[in-house]
Amino acid sequence: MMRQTLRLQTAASLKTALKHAPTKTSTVALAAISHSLRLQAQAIREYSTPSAPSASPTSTPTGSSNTQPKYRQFHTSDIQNQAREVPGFPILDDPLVQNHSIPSFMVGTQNGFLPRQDPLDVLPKEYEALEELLQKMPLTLKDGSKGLLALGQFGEACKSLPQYDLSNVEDSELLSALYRDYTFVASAYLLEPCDILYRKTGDYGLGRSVLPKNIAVPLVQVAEKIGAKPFMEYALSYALYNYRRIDKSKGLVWGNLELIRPFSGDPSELGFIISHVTMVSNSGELVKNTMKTLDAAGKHNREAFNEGLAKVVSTYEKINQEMDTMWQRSLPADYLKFRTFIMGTKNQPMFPKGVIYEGVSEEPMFHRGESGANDSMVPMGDNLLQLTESMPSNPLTAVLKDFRTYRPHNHAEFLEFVEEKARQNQVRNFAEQDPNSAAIFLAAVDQIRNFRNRHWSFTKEYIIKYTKHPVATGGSPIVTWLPNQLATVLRTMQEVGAKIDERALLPENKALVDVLTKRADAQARVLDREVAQLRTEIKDQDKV
Ligand code: HEM
Repeated sequence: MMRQTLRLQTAASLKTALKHAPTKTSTVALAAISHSLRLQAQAIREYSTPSAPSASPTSTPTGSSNTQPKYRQFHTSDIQNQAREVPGFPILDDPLVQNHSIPSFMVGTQNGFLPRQDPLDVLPKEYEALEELLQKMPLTLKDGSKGLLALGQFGEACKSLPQYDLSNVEDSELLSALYRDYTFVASAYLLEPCDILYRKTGDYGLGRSVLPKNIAVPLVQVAEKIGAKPFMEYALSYALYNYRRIDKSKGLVWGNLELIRPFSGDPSELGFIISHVTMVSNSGELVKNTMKTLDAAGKHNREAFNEGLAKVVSTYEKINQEMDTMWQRSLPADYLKFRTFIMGTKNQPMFPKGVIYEGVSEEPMFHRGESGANDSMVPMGDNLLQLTESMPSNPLTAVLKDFRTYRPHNHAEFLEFVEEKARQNQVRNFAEQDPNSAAIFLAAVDQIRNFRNRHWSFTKEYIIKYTKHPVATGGSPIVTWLPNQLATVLRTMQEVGAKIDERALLPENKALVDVLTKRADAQARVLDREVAQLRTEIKDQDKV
């Protein structure tokens, strides 16, 4: 047997470490019916059913968005022809950039969780009034002058926006751009008074509680067409559909990307959003290796499993390194200057009665705000490593599950697929049957820890240091929610580490396991203390 070596946090050594581990017969019983095949069939059915006629903005009200609107039925045979049989879920190897009939967001091995095409950055002439309003909207405009939000004139300016009828728009790229743009207008409109008050007093006060029909009706129309909630989302609007390449021939890298729609125009807002994009630009690799790992676990192929999982580790390592650049690209002291506009209307004191969408429904709507919690990279890791099912059964975990409904339809389906497949193929159990696989599994969970731990630091340094506001933009309690997940990750590391038979590990691997489990122990203790202290300083932390 070849020697196996695992070095702490070193992708290259992880890669070499995985070769030729002895294959053990797994006790895993494969489920007779493949849920994944059912999912695939369902996905293909959905994408190929002819579309239902959409409501005209002036006709019947669309109803409360508390029920997820029906996904727009795209006509396509492309999915069947071009998606790779993984097997189980149609994943695009080719992002099909010329295709304007399938959704902009489809999981792919190249584009990962980013849109298939770069976002449409300027609206067609037909929507000139909307484009102009958005150009004039930010606090600081490109030329340095004050925009409508800084002057407190945005709400008034919205009155002259015509009520566009979007019922005939079918092009998926245009629909995505219109959705992004209407969600920007809606959030700026609803939160403008909060921003004005916050800049004066440090309090948010109340937001506007009625969204006028010239914004509400087209927003709901476009949201229904793309299967989203009629409110600003992370992937579909603020973060992943909001970048423009400066040099089209160059990559999705820092320095080559600018924003399409800022709220503040502050360089730190650019840094905040673009850091998400550059991280997610690695997600195609993550998808590919997640699928390999799942497949290998199903086939009890130890070598392929170790290889796939090691690549998952090295890809998360890259993503985490990219995340670390946030400290320089977006300054902690600037975050609250643009954060107001990405707040939600659910579980937010500024919207105690939600928001009425005029011309749509008499019932108020409540939506979580934009949040990285709606990114799919960490949920994919949670599902692959079966961390989701280890989360405690409590209201905080219910929030985590609710967040998973705030994302492109195809991402949500994919996450569900990964969760189910990992359970079926018993990924954790398969890893734990071999000490060296278990060490790689531990390293993978450690990457999720690395992400969540840095993220907890961001939250303390960018938010809690500057405000006692009890809830985050997504409506989760600021002190208790993130630690709910981080603590689960730390506990899992302690459990996995404790089960590893160290005698079967090479000295280097033993050192790795020792370091990772000891660090998890120490961090768990520190986290408990921090949360206990912060709960005394910030109110309402049990309210979800
Ligand atoms: C200055 C930087 C950041 C701050 C202050 C911050 C803040 C937060 C907060 C407060 C939450 C709680 C959920 C809520 O909004 O209600 C959250 C969740 C989350 N954010 Fe961020 N975030 C930052 C950057 C990022 C980046 C770059 C990513 C990368 C994709 C990201 C991904 C996530 C994820 C995955 C969650 C859910 C965490 C979990 O499942 O435990 N965040 N963020």
